[in-house]
Amino acid sequence: MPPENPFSPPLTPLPVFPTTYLIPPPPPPSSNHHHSHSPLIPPFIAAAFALTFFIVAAIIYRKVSRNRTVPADLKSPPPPHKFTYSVLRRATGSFTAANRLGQGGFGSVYKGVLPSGQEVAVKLMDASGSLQGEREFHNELTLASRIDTTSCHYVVPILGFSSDEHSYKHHCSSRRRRRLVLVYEYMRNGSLQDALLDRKCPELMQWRKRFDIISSIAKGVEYLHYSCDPPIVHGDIKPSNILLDYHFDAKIADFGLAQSLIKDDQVVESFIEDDEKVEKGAKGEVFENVEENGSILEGNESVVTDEVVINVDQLPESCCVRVLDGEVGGVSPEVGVPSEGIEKTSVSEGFFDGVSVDSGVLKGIGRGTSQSGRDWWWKQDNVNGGSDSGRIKDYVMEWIGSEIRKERPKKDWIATTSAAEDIAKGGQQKQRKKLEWWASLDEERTKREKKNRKPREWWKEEFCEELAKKKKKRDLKSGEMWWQRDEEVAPERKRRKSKGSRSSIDWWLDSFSGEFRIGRRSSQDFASGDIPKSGGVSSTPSMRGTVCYIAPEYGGGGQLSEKCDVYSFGVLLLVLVSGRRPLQVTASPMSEFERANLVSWARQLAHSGKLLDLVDPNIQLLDREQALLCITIALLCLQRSPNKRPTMKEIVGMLCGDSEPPHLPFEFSPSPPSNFPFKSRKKAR
Ligand SMILES: Nc1ncnc2c1ncn2[C@@H]1O[C@H](COP(=O)(O)OP(=O)(O)OP(=O)(O)O)[C@@H](O)[C@H]1O
Repeated sequence: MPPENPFSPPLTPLPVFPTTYLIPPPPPPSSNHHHSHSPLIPPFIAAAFALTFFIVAAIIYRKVSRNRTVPADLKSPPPPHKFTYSVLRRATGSFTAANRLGQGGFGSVYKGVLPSGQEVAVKLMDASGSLQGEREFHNELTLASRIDTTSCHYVVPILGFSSDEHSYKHHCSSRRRRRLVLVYEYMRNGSLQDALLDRKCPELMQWRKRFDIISSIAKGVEYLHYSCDPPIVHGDIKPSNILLDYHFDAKIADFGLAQSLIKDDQVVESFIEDDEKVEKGAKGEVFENVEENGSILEGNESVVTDEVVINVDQLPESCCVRVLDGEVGGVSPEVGVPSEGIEKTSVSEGFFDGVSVDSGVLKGIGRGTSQSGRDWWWKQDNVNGGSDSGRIKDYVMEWIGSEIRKERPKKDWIATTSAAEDIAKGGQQKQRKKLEWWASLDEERTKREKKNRKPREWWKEEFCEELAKKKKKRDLKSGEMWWQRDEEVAPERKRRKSKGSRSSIDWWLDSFSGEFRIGRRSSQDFASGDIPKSGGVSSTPSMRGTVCYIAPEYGGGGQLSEKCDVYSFGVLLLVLVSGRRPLQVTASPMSEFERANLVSWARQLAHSGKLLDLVDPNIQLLDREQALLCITIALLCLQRSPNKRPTMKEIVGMLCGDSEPPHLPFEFSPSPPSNFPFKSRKKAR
C-alpha cells in the first residue's frame, strides 16, 4: 500500500448521481417541433370520420331500440302461401267425401296431404254468390294471417289459401267465379264440440285435461286481445271453433267473424289494405283486386224474414233451437234444409223488421240499431205481451209441451210417427185407416183438453202471468239502460223466492237468453243436436255469432268488444265443466228442465250454494277447488253488464293463480252471501 502524501489534497468522494441524472432529460417539446416532424391530418378528414361514426351509431341504436320496443309476438308472421286450386284438389283426393272432416256454415273442411307430406285441413268455401261467405273468407284470411302462431300456440295456424277463378255454365252462358279455399294445419282430434259432447273422448274425462283446455283457450283469447296490434276480437268463441291437436291441446280456430279493434272510420280502409297485403302473397304479386272487396263491402242488406227451427235429435237428451234469419236483399236465400227429424216452422215474420245493416263487414256494427238490438235480447229474455216479444220463447215452450205430450200416451206417438212413416214407405191402406182412427182420437182428445185446459197448459198460464208482471215492471223502468237492471235482479229474485211463488220453469225462462243460433244455414253439428253454428251467420253483421254463446249486447246489435269474447268464454267454461250443451232439453224427467238452460242452471246453483252440482259426473280426478274457480269465473263472465265482466288478462291471472281467486258476483251469491272456500291460490312470489 503506498504511503500517504501529506501534501496531496484530501480525496473528496465524487457526488453520486442517480443513474437517471446521467442521461440528460429530453428537451421540453416545443410547439414547432411537432409541426415540423408528424404527418398532418386535414381537419375535413377528421370531421368526415366523426360524421360516419355518428351515422353508424345512430343506425345501430335505432335497430336495437326498435327490436326492444316491439315484442316478439308483434312481429308480423310470414304471409300465407297461395296455393293453386289443383294442388289442393290433388291433396284432398278431389275433395272426396271420405276426406271430409266436417261441415261449417260456409263450406266443408277436408283432410289433405300436401306434396311435401304435410297433413292439412282444407276449407272449401261454398261462397258462390254469397256475400257472407266471401266476407268470411276475406276476414278469416286477413285476421288469421296476422297472428304469429310461432309465438302463440293457442291458435290454429293458417297455412295458405287459394282463390283461383274458374268458369262455369249458367243458363247457356259461361260465367267466371272464384273458388275460395283456406288451408290450415290439421288438428287430429277435431273440434271440442265433437270430442267432448258427441264422441265423449275418454281423454277429456280427466279434470286435468279439461282445465288445461280452459287455460289454453283463455290464453289464446288473451293473446288476441293483448298481443295483437290492433287487438283482435274473435266474436265466435264456442266449442266447435276450438280444435284439438294430437295431444288434445286446444287451439282457437275460425276467424270468419273476428274483428280488429280499430276506430270505425279506419276499419274498412284497413281491411282493404290488409287484404291487399295478404293477397300480395309471399312473392309480392297482387292476386286479388280491390274491386272484389269493394263489392263485398257495398251490400246494403236488410233482413226480411226469420225462422225458428227446432231439431229433435234421435238422441232423446239433445235438442237444439235455432233462429234462422232469412233472405237477404239482393241475395238468394240459402236456408239450411232441415234434416230428418227437424221440424221447421216459420214464426215471427218481421221479427227483425227495421234492423237494417250498415254496409261493410266491420263498419258500424249495430250502429243505429241498438234499440232494436236491445229488443232482440229482451225478446229472448223476457217473454212479454209485446207484439213480437217472446215468440221464440213461446215457440220453445210449445215445443217443450209437445215433447211432454209425446212422452205421455203411446198412441200419440204411433199416430204421429209410426203410421206416418208407414205411409211414407208404402202407403198401405190399413195404415192409413189406422192413422185416420188415431187422428180422430186425437181430435176428440184435443176437444176434451180445450174444455179442461188447466192440467195441460199449466206452464203456459204460469208463464203468461209472469210475463205480464215483467212487462209491467219494465214499462215502469223504461228509459234505463238495459244492463242497469242487473243490480236489481238479485233482490227481486230473492223476494220472490222467499214468497215461494216461483216455479221451476220461471227461472228457466227468466234467463233464457242468447240460446239461439242466428244464421241461415245449418252445419253438421245441427244434425247432431248441437246449436248450429256460425256459418249460418246472419246476413247482418249486427246479428252475427252463435246465439247460445253470443254476448247480449252484441247479439242485440251492439258494438263488438273484447267483453263479448269474455261472455262467450263464460258459456264455454260452463260447457267444459258440465259436459253439457248450453241448451239441452230432454223430454223427461221433468227435473231435467231445471238443467236445460246451462247458464240459468249455473245461476240457480249459485243462489243455492251448490255450484259443484254443475260438474260433469263423468269427470275423473276432479280438483274441486279448480272446478269452483272455473264456475265462478264463468259467472263473472256472464254478467250482463260488459263493464262488470273481467278482462281476459284478469281471467288468465285467476286461472294461473297469479291473482286472487274471484268472489261470486253479488247477484249470484247465496243468501247470506258467502265466499267460496278457495284457499289463496295466489302464487307466493
Ligand atoms: N284445422 C282443422 N283440423 C281438423 N278438423 C278441422 C279443422 N278445421 C275444421 N275442422 C273440422 O271441420 C268442421 C267444420 O269447420 P268450420 O270451421 O268450417 O266450421 P265450424 O266452425 O264448425 O262452423 P261455422 O263455419 O259455422 O263456424 C269443424 O267442426 C271441425 O270438425
